[in-house]
Amino acid sequence: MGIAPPGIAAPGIAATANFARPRKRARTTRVKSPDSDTHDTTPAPRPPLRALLAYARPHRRVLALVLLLTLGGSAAGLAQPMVIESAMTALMTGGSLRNTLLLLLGLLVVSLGFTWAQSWLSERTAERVVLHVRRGLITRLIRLRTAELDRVEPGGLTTRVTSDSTLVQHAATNGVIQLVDGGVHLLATIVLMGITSLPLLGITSAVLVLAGIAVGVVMPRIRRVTTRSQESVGDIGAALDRALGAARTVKANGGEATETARAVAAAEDAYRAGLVGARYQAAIAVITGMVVQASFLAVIGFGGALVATGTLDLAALIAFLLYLFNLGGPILSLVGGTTSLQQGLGALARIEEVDRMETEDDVDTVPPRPTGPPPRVVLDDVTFAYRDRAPVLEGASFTAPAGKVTAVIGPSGTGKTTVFSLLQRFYDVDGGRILLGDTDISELSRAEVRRRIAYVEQDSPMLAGTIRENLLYAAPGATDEEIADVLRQTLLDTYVDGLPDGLDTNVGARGLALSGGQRQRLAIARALLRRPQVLLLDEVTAHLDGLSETALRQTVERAAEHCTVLLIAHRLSTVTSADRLILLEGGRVRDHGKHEELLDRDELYRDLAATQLAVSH
Ligand SMILES: Nc1ncnc2c1ncn2[C@@H]1O[C@H](COP(=O)(O)OP(=O)(O)OP(=O)(O)O)[C@@H](O)[C@H]1O
Repeated sequence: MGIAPPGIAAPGIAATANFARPRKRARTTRVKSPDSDTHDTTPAPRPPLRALLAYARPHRRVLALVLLLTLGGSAAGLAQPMVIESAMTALMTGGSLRNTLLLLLGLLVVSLGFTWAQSWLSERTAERVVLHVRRGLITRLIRLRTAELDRVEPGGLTTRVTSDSTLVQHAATNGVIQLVDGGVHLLATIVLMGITSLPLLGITSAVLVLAGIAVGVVMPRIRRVTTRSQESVGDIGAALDRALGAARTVKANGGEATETARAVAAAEDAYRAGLVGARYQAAIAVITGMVVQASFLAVIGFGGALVATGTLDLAALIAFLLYLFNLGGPILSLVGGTTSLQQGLGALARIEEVDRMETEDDVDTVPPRPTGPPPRVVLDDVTFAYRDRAPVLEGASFTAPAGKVTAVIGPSGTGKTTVFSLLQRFYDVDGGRILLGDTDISELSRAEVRRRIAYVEQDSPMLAGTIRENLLYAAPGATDEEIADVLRQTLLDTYVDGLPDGLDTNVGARGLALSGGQRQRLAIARALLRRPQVLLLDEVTAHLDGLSETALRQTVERAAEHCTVLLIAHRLSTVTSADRLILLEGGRVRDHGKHEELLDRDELYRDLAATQLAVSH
């Protein structure tokens, strides 16, 4: 989907985002999905200028009006030397100046009125364009596939929404208008100069052509520098995101200097790119200034000689000089427009990168609450590798029986969390299949899969808002009784009742800080409130004390009456009571059975039980 331009909407996103309703079919290309064996439809890269103009296209009527107003303002400005020429002639021949002065005043008022209207309209359109771009980017970024998120820094993505979109905004509106206005104004001025005196125009044109060549050489460099600068700004964001996100670890490890150096290095890179850009801008300013000055001197010298020989009258020379001074405006417009266009194209290339990233386009439906008995979960000969990595799973097969508790265990790094990620369809399997009951989950939309299978990750972050909002996040229709029930199940009821604001206590960024165990239990309560058919618990007992763990085990056992539970645990106490243990090793299922059976027959399990699993036994 194109972020802003119409017609490039990915299915599923445009429907919810309420923007970029496709008018035309986008050019698309079939791209191999990096994390699946399916194919996705993503937009083919477009020529940059066309892509940029696509952002302006929905506003073409207003932009056309802005252009007319700009040209009107320019025409009023252009008429002034002519009026002054006739005033000079009138003065020299003893005529009245009254009408001429009134005309000049009228032209001034018209020109100011046009300037106001075009400025307001173009700024308003620019704001609309940037909102459009940002809305599209946000919609897309939040739906990026996990595999895409794995390979990019979040900071680099956010600058696309913040600063890159602003550059595109300027380029697509003001930049385009400045260019057209500058071009037309320049042409009109040249024509009028030609009418006033062809020989003087000849001299001026030579200087103009030289300046044009110089500017043409500098412009593409500005674009490259802008791209580099924006990338560095993205790196600053990424470095800060990482440092602030792991602030405690940074502080505890005395990492302030390292993190500062990293972010400052990116800031310095942006500075260096900015300096190069400033040098180019200064060069352009000098070239522009030189054009006017050099032409002025040439015209004064040559024009003076023509007046002296009587070939040109003085009023025409003065009018020509006024045109010459007027030339600065359109040249600056052209230069400003081109600079803005080059910067916009640089930023656009970064925005379009997001366009080419794959999104999950099947998450915007709200599937009904699953009904029926809990299903079994089957991994059938599953193979999976992360992008550019060796396979993590190679022919893994197991069955988690319906309505039972199954623990997935194995040495660190064997792919336990990966199995859960595949069950959530964060990634799709490369080979084999995963069944929910008898249904292959690749046949279900991701929304449906995630509706049926709830997932509590290792370190569940609290989302912004109150305890109630956190609980209702995925089950907005749940009743107060249902909330009270899940709080009881997760042993949070007494704690929440004891808070002055109870369920309405803020636990977001500036709210009450919950302990790791409380966060974990709240996350489980949130998952249970959805009444899922399958519950995935990844190391949820890691933060719990013995007492809470025992109670949570009961919670899990009770949950298993309504759903199939799969858990990853490093504590023996958590896994011994599981109905089935799946022992992963080397990308395959090495063994499965009950705790006693595995203890009896499997050496690796005995080792694990004696070392890793026994830690808290
Ligand atoms: N997003 C990712 N991109 C690339 N490689 C990954 C990614 N996530 C995990 N891996 C790699 O896949 C392998 C399995 O990781 P996984 O987290 O599934 O193991 P695990 O058994 O859950 O480990 P642990 O018990 O330590 O939590 C590891 O080698 C890990 O480095």
